[in-house]
Amino acid sequence: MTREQLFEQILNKKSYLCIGLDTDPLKLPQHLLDLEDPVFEFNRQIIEATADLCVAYKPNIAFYEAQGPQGWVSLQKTLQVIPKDIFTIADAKRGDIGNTSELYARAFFENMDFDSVTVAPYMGADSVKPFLTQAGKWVILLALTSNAGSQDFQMLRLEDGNEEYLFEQVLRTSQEWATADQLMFVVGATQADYVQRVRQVAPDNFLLVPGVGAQGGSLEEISRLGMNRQCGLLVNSSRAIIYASSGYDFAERAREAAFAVQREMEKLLEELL
Ligand SMILES: O=c1ccn([C@@H]2O[C@H](COP(=O)(O)O)[C@@H](O)[C@H]2O)c(=O)[nH]1
Repeated sequence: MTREQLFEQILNKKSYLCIGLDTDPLKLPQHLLDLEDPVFEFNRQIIEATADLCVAYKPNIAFYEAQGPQGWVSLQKTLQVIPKDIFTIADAKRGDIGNTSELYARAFFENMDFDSVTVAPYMGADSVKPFLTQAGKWVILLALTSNAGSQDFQMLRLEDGNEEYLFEQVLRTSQEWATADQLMFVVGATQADYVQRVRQVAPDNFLLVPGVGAQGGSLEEISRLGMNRQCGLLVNSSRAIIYASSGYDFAERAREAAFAVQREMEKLLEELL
């Protein structure tokens, strides 16, 4: 999917919501547990109930890997029921020496046909570039993550004369590897204080923003500080949407939770674009 197509989706749906499919078998509604593939059935109903309200789905791969071979089957089946015009993100946080990264890229882009994969920048250029070889496929590089541990490395000051944070160096250097047509960055909603700094270095790139909902980040704040001319934001919410109810009405309640976010996004788009 191109940047223009993504922006078109955002305008059509008046939404920049990404729904995280962090589907934990231990949290599934009781009535699904006797089915052949409860994880898939849960995802299928969530997708059916929310597809008109979001522009992206982000399965976090850990939740599927943890289930062994059946988890990969559930993931593959889930991908098949996501409408083709919706952007898909494999939240896998991969990155390794070049030939290994090549195989990760094949797994997520060719085998599973995801539109994008999250990649850790720590191993540098040769670990990221193998994910950038296919047109229409995206790298979403971890820049400033939503968790407390982001302080440990990402917020270190570099002694380079500019006193930049390490995350700013990640944003700057990685833009030598790919344009904003193929490269997004993860920036946590809990990092609103630094979003203006992110936008100074990366004005055009889309940002994948986890951390609203369960982690307490503010959609309004991150949108005011981070939106660019093409919106430039995919704001993710996982638990607050998919686990809005654990009963028979789980899909209906997930839709209500997604609708509330979409309505807020619609207002913000009207005001800020
Ligand atoms: O900095 C990051 C990077 C990734 N995540 C992932 O996003 C979702 C957030 O889930 P919520 O339930 O909405 O909190 C989850 O898959 C994380 O692994 C992140 O939170 N922060």
